[in-house]
Parts: sequence; C-alpha cells; structure tokens
Amino acid sequence: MTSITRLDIPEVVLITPPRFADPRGYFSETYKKSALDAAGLNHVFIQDNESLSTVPGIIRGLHFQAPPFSQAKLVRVVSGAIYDVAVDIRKGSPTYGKWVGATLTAEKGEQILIPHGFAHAFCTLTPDVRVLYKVDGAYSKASEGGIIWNDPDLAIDWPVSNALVSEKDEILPRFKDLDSPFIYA
Ligand SMILES: Cc1cn([C@H]2C[C@H](O)[C@@H](COP(=O)(O)OP(=O)(O)O[C@H]3O[C@H](C)C(=O)[C@H](O)[C@H]3O)O2)c(=O)[nH]c1=O
Repeated sequence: MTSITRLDIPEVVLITPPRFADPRGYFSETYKKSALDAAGLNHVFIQDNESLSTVPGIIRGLHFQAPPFSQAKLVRVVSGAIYDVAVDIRKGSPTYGKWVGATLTAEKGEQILIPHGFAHAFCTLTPDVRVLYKVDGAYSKASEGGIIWNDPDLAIDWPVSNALVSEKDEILPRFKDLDSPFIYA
C-alpha cells in the first residue's frame, strides 16, 4: 500500500510507494496515477526531468514557474539523498511564507508532491545525487521565478550553511521583494 502523509503544510504530500523485495533486490511501482487520484492528488504529469548533482551541499532553487505555466512536481531520488523544501507563495494563504521540508533517499524511495503555488528547492546530502521529477506543466524559461535559498525571512533550516549554487540562483530576489503571481484559492 502506498504511504501518503500530508506535511505541516497539508497541500505538500510525502508519498512512499511499497517495495517488493526478494533475493534479487526489489520491485516498486514508483508512479501510479490511480493511487494519487484516490488520495485526491489529481495531476496529469506531462514531463519527466532528471538532474545530477555531484557533491553534497549543492542547493538547486528556490524556483517556480508563474501561471499559466505553473507546475506541480513529484520529486524522487534514485541515487543518494536530498533535503527537499517547499515554500508557500500563495497570496492570502494561511501558510504564506511558511516552508516544509523532507528528506528523500534512494534507499527508501520517498517522494514529495509540490503543488502549484509553491517555490521548490533541494539540498544534496550525499555525492552523486540523481533526482527525477514529474511536472504537470511544460518548461517555460520566460515564466521562471525564484527566491534566494538562504532568505532570512523564510529562515529555511538547511543542513548546510555555505551552499554551492548556480550563478543564476545566487542572484535570486529576497522573499520580501517577491510579487508572487499566485493567489490562494
Ligand atoms: C527546469 C528545466 C531546465 N532546463 C534547462 C535550462 C538550463 O539550461 C538547464 C539547467 O536549468 P536550471 O539551472 O534551472 O536547473 P535547476 O537549478 O536544477 O532547476 C530545477 O530544480 C529546481 C529544484 C526546481 O524545482 C525546478 O524544477 C528547476 O528549476 O536546464 C530545461 O531544458 N528544462 C527544464 O524543465
């Protein structure tokens, strides 16, 4: 049975599919639409993404795409481990500006579902981290937005203090300067 746990921001969900082990290893249905639909997590994913991060302490994000190109993401790790974070950026939300995090590992196969209206980032905890994630909206570079990973107002409890980030991510704006395109509905 797939384990589905709503985090402290209940729209963000931790999903752990079962693994069927035998002396050869294991088998797992890593994505099953009907299982997510049964939990009211109705998404039609249209694109699979993969990233490789070679060392611990890399932070990718905080990123989002603005409507009409916003994305929900179903994130999992197939090599190594990450600390994954979602930030509620929906104006009017009771959890606006709040964040939740979860550790995702290749060893246990945990997945996190990040809905529309959230900024997303992760920090690598091991070398050679491969992250796979499904999105329900196509990539739109022109619609990309972000928040600096170590924003003091968000105060995300990252497991690193001196992260390795891309040149693009180094200059992302502060949360206080974000005019979020998302409205809490
Ligand atoms: C996201 C994306 C990127 N790209 C190209 C654009 C760049 O030439 C290259 C690297 O992109 P970027 O530096 O934005 O990749 P990440 O820093 O891993 O960002 C991603 O990781 C964080 C955690 C997210 O939540 C987003 O899904 C996504 O922004 O891949 C594509 O061609 N298609 C895509 O869907």
